[in-house]
Amino acid sequence: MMRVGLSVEEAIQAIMDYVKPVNSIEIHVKDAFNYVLAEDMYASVPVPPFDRSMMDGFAIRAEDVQHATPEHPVKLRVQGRVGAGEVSDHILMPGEAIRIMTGAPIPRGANAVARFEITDAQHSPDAEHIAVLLPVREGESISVKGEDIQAGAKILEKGAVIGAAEMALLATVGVSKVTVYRKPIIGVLSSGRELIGLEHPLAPGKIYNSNSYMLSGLISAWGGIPYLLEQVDDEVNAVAEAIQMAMPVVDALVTTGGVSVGDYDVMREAYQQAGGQVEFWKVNMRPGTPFTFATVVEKPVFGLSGNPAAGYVNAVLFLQGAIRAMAGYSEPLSKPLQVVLADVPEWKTIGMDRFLRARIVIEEGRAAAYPLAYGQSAGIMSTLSGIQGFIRILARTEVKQGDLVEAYLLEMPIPALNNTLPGGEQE
Ligand SMILES: Nc1nc2c(c(=O)[nH]1)N[C@H]1C(S)=C(S)[C@@H](COP(=O)(O)OP(=O)(O)OC[C@H]3O[C@@H](n4cnc5c(N)ncnc54)[C@H](O)[C@@H]3O)O[C@H]1N2
Ligand code: MOO
Repeated sequence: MMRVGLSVEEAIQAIMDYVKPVNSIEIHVKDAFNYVLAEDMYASVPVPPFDRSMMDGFAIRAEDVQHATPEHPVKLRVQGRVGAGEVSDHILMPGEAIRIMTGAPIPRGANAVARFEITDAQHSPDAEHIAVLLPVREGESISVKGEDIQAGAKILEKGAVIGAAEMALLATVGVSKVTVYRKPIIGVLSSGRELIGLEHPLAPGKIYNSNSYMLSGLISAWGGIPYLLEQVDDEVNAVAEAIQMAMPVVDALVTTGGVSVGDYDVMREAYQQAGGQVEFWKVNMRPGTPFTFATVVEKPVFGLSGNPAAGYVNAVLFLQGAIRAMAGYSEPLSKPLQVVLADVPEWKTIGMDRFLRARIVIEEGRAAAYPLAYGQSAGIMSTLSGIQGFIRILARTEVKQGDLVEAYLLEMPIPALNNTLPGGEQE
């Protein structure tokens, strides 16, 4: 049974209840950026794998130099040299030192490193004797085996997103192949007989299809692989056929347009004709009211408003979390940020939650939102560029300057420059 008129939260819940992670694959760490781990990862080796020097200097016995002073330095006999990647086979005896470089294993018998600066030998690499001018404590300038990561320790959890630090972490314990979730393939189908492709000149009554490209970017940003389908006329059979063709190769489908109440708003019927069912229609939000969620061959189908800005807000609220859940994120939903309303928007309160495009800046140590004073209409797309997110004004709620509101971020708030406060320029 199709539900009609959900709250934003109910809609998110219904979608998140439905979506599941896709299957996993094994890939090389070098290709793993932005993938999500499908298993917990453990260290099979300690890091560092041996006690090593953190300084260039001399491996010594701390007890030998405990009374060293610049006036009464302690003289030690140099027994060779060890660089990073080498191993000294000399066992250090009292009164001895081994020249050692950063990263080299500590020779047996040594328990500290005296860096060159506290010796007289920095510039005499072949000196047979050196003088140590200051005492060192036991363990000084030594990084001990397993100090960073112990063998057997869990280094990353299933559901973790692999970024640069995680790639390094996997590599440092010698992992070359990781099991990650495949990136979900998200089909994009724009509908409407007014749409023309970018390779054609404009014709009367026609517009360029921009939604497909907007979604291509959003899907990539959220960890999916966009699969752009040929746009279709808003005619039930044509749309249903396109959906049936697409479903076997995608993990989910996003359509745009055709979800309102016009004569050509055929999406709901087309989903059903393609063998699917509509789970819900209409969300208590503007823009993007006619958002529709359906399932076809047990895969999620997101019916976004055709109006570019309405579709964008629909995607941020409903598609983002779903793609992340399919991509295996352990926390797919990003919580909205509480921001201070720095400028009161001139909008009548309505019976729906309103999502307004806003510049969001850091000023006086807090995130402040400046809703755009122009270009908030659902059909205006140019103002989607350059904003940091959408703020939410709840239904039937008056807001005033200084109130806290929710912000759905597209990018990090920008630091405000005193002389170029956003929101100042208006049309
Ligand atoms: N009588 C009513 N009419 C409308 C209502 C309503 O409640 N009663 N709701 C309005 C609202 S709100 C919205 S939002 C739109 C949603 O309509 P659809 O989602 O069915 O979208 P379309 O009608 O197909 O297109 C709307 C608009 O967007 C343009 N469009 C569509 N696809 C693309 C694309 N791929 N790239 C760029 N632009 C696109 C399309 O040409 C239209 O101008 O319905 C209102 N009507
Ligand atoms: O709900 Mo329509 O969402 O854009 O104006």
